[in-house]
Amino acid sequence: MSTVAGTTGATGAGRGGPPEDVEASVADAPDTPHAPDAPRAKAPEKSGPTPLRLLLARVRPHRGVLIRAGLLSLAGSAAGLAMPLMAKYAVDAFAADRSPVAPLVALTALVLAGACLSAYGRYLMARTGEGVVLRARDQLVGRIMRLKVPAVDRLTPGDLQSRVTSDTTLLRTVLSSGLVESFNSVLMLLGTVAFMAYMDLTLLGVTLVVIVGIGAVTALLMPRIQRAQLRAQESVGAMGAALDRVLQAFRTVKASGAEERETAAVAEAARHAHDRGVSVAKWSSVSDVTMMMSIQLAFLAVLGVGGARVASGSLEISSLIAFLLYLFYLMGPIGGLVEGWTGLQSGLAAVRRIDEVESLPGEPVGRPGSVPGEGTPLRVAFRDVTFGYGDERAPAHKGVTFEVATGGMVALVGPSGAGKSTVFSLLERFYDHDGGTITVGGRDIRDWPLTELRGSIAYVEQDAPVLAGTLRENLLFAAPDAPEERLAEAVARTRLDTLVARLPDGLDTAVGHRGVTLSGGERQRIAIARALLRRPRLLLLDEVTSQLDAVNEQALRDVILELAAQTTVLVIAHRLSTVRHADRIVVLEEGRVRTAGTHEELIASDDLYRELATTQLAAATDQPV
Ligand SMILES: Nc1ncnc2c1ncn2[C@@H]1O[C@H](COP(=O)(O)OP(=O)(O)OP(=O)(O)O)[C@@H](O)[C@H]1O
Repeated sequence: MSTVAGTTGATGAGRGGPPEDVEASVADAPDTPHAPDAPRAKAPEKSGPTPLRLLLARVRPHRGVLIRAGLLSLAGSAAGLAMPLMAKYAVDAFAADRSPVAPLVALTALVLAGACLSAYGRYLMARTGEGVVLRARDQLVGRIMRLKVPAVDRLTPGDLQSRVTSDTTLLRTVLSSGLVESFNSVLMLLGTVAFMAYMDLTLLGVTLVVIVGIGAVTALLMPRIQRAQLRAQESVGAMGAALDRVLQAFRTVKASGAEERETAAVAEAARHAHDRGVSVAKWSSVSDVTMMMSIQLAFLAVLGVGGARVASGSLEISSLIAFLLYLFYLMGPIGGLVEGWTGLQSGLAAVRRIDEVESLPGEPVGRPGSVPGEGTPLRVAFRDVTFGYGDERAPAHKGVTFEVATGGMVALVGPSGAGKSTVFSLLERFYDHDGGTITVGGRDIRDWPLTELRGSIAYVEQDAPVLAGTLRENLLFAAPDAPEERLAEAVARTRLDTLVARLPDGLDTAVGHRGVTLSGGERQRIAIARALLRRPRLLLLDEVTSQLDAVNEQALRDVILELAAQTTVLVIAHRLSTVRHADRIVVLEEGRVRTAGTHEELIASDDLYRELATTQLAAATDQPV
């Protein structure tokens, strides 16, 4: 039987110290997938590695294949590098009345070989890029699943989605057009300059003066492009968040006639994304065109100086032609460098946004060790527990003390905002209490391995969500290995068999999003069946107020009473029938336990309880007190 000792803001041996168990974090290891329960170091304070180091850490595991891909496309480009030289030989052959066939055949062979090598190199690079994206997504999703609840409370789902989808895609761009392209471009640039030097040093000097001068101007634009890129990615995230807000409350938006306002809000976010995208385009176009212009100016300068040198006989015409061809060839590596640089900026912005999520605090994994009393019902004790969701002026728990012995049913009641649901959130360790002690099964909650703790508890939320999938998947969600007989038994006990019979594919019918829509009562019964299949040692039940009809309510009450004979049930009661059947009732008020006792005792002794019983609880069931 259950006993509850409630005191008003009681004292007790509190343990207000900081949590001592280990937290999961990946900020320090961007290329290491998370072992679900491996203890990890705390996330560093904000002086972590730079985005470039983070990016290189992601690329490092692929460096072998990237070097191969880079060398192949470099070989392809280098084949092209020999073409102006071949052209010179062809012109010389014409001038000397020799046959130009040999240089022309060599030229064609070079073009073909270069194209094949480049194509294979590009394919390798693109494939590696996809690998990096996949790895980043795996890590990020794994990380999100293990984030602390308060960290997720502060994030917007749409923005989070854009980090997983579009920001990770940008990593691929940075790999191919950023790192490899830049590296190849530098080598090609050096190669071209070497050939140009071989042709004529004076013309090379003229070319470099023009290009380096204009290049310096372009370099000044780079920080602007970097900032614009980051803002553009942030605004895409904000647009996702705005759209997500509508989709999360789609019916409410329609019922409130707020379609136009919400459309305008999403459109405003889209406009922002557009404006910032245009800003990136503006600065990128300026830098691209400036660099291209430098080639054209260099061409004119070389034509002028080179023409004069040909006229004076100090330069062969074929050398001038070859030099001009190299000059245009220079466009490739210079364009590659500019593109590589802008690609790198978007990649760095993406890495920064991905890292922001990865360095959020991970859930505590708890201490490894044995679990108290395998399989038996768990007792629970709160001693002087204090907890706030962040606002220090209004803590949700101001010193909550109560005990629940093993087995039986204990009801939590109290006015709205008294802190009832917070009791459940602390027991599930969605949040860590600030002070006092919570023990489950006689063991400090912080000393439980988190997986074992949650594995021992079943939590039925008041507005239990149905996940998109089949009814069977939903029922087996918390106990995927439960055998078919137990599934059938849980379905029958929660009176879901009539629903199953009605559905076109029975248990295998799709429910939730893009499937059959279920009523609130059906969702609640699915949640209870899910809890039954989990065979919990502690059942946390946030009772619904009006979702169940009288027949189902009676049936479910019987199921819960049967369960209470085998396990510990802690219920946030909204119905008079529930508190009547509870072994003890704990009355919470403004973050403290006001009193505790049986229904009859509390009716006789406590004004607040009497008022709750006659108003809130009776209203939910229409029962006389
Ligand atoms: N995730 C949260 N972030 C910030 N504050 C919260 C959060 N959840 C609850 N609170 C606040 O904590 C206090 C206690 O909330 P709690 O949900 O525990 O009350 P409750 O007794 O279950 O109320 P109700 O019966 O209305 O569900 C309230 O002031 C509430 O606004």
